Amino acid sequence: MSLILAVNAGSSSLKISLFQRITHDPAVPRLLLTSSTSSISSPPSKFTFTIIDTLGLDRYSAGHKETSDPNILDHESAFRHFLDRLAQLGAAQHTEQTGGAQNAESEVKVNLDLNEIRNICHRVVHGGEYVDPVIINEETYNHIERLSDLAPLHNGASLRVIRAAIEALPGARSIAFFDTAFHKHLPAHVAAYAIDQNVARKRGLRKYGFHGLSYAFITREVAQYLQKDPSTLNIIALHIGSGASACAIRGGKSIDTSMGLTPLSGLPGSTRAGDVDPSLIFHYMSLDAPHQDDGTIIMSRKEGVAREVHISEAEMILNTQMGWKALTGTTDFGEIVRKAFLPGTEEPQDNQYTFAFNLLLDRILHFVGAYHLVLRGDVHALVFAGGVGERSSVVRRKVGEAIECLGYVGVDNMANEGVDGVDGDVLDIGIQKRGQKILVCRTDEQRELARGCAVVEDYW
Ligand SMILES: Nc1ncnc2c1ncn2[C@@H]1O[C@H](COP(=O)(O)OP(=O)(O)O)[C@@H](O)[C@H]1O
Ligand SMILES: CC(=O)OP(=O)(O)O
Ligand SMILES: [Mg+2]
Repeated sequence: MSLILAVNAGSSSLKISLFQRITHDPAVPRLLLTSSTSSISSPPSKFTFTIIDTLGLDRYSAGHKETSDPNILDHESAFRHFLDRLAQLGAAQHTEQTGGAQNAESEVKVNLDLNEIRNICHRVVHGGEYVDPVIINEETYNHIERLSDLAPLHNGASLRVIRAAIEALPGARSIAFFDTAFHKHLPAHVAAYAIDQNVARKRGLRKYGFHGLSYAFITREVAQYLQKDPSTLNIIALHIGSGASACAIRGGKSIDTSMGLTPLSGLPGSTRAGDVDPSLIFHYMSLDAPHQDDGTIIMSRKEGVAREVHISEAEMILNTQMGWKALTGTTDFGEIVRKAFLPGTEEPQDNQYTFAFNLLLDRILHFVGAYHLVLRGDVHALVFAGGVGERSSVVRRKVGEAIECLGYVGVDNMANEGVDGVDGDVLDIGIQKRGQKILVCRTDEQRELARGCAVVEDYW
């Protein structure tokens, strides 16, 4: 059956997975291979290409993994690089099969021809008023483009990848799935800012929320893990990656989340400030007002503000020059954790890495605390996800220690340290296996896209 390409343009990465729909389980597409280009925004980027399922090839067994650093510069070049690798693999398969070398173990035949890709599903971060997936055409493309200013690190990059996909695979249908869709049930007073609501309505100025494909995946997987119907699941989910957010989920629906009109607010990210006093940016930028030789600012602060601040420049600075990068010089939170503590201990150092770590921890705890109240204490699990949430045992342990005052019994050190070595979509790292749980979910937005694609393919 047909192939589905699922494409996730994150702020620092491009993650792509290839799936096949199979006759006996069409609702759950089968993962064939996956690829990730990380650190796109802070080169050199790292490209990986991993074959998950047996593809009928002698030369490439399941699990075959490649890494290279081909000097990928942006999401579009990362996408083209992926397609080149896929085409090479298809060519190798063609040669081997015509040579009679087809792998007998392959239980479902896969024809890795790029022309077999019928649907290309793109994660698009900001959908505005769009809540259902849409096929890309001139109208929907323009709609997404108009929203680019509201997701400056994302929508533009997604559109460039979408264009490249249409060019390279003209026979495939491009479909956009929106991060914002999961938050469509936010109560009106939660989604509103305390501003004139006539202006708010006219200009669409409200909280939209993001990481929705991830939260949809987490909700389904955690519900299954806890043997609950998703419509009865109450969790607090933390998606902490280059962009970081928190979400209060009641009855399987988002009832509050930390990102807002844009993916800038809430938790700090690798290059994003997160919540700041909205006035801060004017004062931050007025430092750039002209100076005399002795350092005194020529203009008064007010004049400096009037002259210096442009929306696009302010947004660019808040989105690309703040966060961990501004605090430590690196966007790699793994490095921050390594340098924040004495090696092999939990002894904090007295440096900018410890400072950045403590700052993020503080902001996470603010949302975790608040969302317990939002859910009136009825929380089945606190769930860690995203690049940092899934990989940093120290972040999880520190949060785990802090929330003992809320009735959690803490993080099990063995389970927490052992996460990387254990398979599974959801892992329990709490000491107590009953009551409120502390979980890690290996979120997979591409799988969510593929699942969504199967649904719309049958519906449309
Ligand atoms: N071992 C680790 N410990 C802490 N953070 C990590 C580790 N490995 C990767 N990260 C962080 O995960 C982030 C990437 O997360 P991810 O969710 O993949 O990002 P994206 O927002 O691009 O989707 C990077 O900023 C990186 O610093
Ligand atoms: C919404 C968002 O910030 O996404 P990501 O973390 O993938 O950049
Ligand atoms: Mg991401």
